[in-house]
Amino acid sequence: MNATLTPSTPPRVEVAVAILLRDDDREFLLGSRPHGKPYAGYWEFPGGKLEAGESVAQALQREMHEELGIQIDHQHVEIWRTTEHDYPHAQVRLHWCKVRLWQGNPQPQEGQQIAWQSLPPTVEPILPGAFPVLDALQHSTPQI
Ligand SMILES: Nc1nc2c([nH]c(=O)n2[C@H]2C[C@H](O)[C@@H](COP(=O)(O)OP(=O)(O)OP(=O)(O)O)O2)c(=O)[nH]1
Repeated sequence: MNATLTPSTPPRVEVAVAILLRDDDREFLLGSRPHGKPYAGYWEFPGGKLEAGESVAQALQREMHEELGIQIDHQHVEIWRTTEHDYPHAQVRLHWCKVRLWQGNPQPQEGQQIAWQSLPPTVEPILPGAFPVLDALQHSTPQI
């Protein structure tokens, strides 16, 4: 078979994503995607791909330490919902986790920008895979 004529299916990836909440859930943290990644410069919730053998909570704890330098206790990871989004580079399944308590002050560890946001977010552009959860947050937090 000629590989150049065969449409390739993008890989499916599992992603752990953190909705870090403060100020009675009125604010959440977004970060910009570092250079060199697909959609570099787009804003997203912090997180990343699960590594082999990792649970969602374990991946989240590792990513938060790598990206933001914070520590999260397992018991403070609230697995909230799962969404899917198909990009040209990957079919992603996003495992969204709410986190309200952590140790340390989030600081960019990978040259990214970070911003505490409320609804509607003012940073742009935002990664399309995050839109459904921004909508859901809008509807689940009447105080905003
Ligand atoms: N972190 C995060 N990823 C998101 C969001 N929305 C969304 O569609 N994604 C997608 C983009 C990517 O395809 C995937 C995350 O993978 P990634 O490449 O950023 O993960 P990673 O940090 O483990 O990257 P690497 O090890 O390959 O450098 O999930 C979001 O709000 N936050």
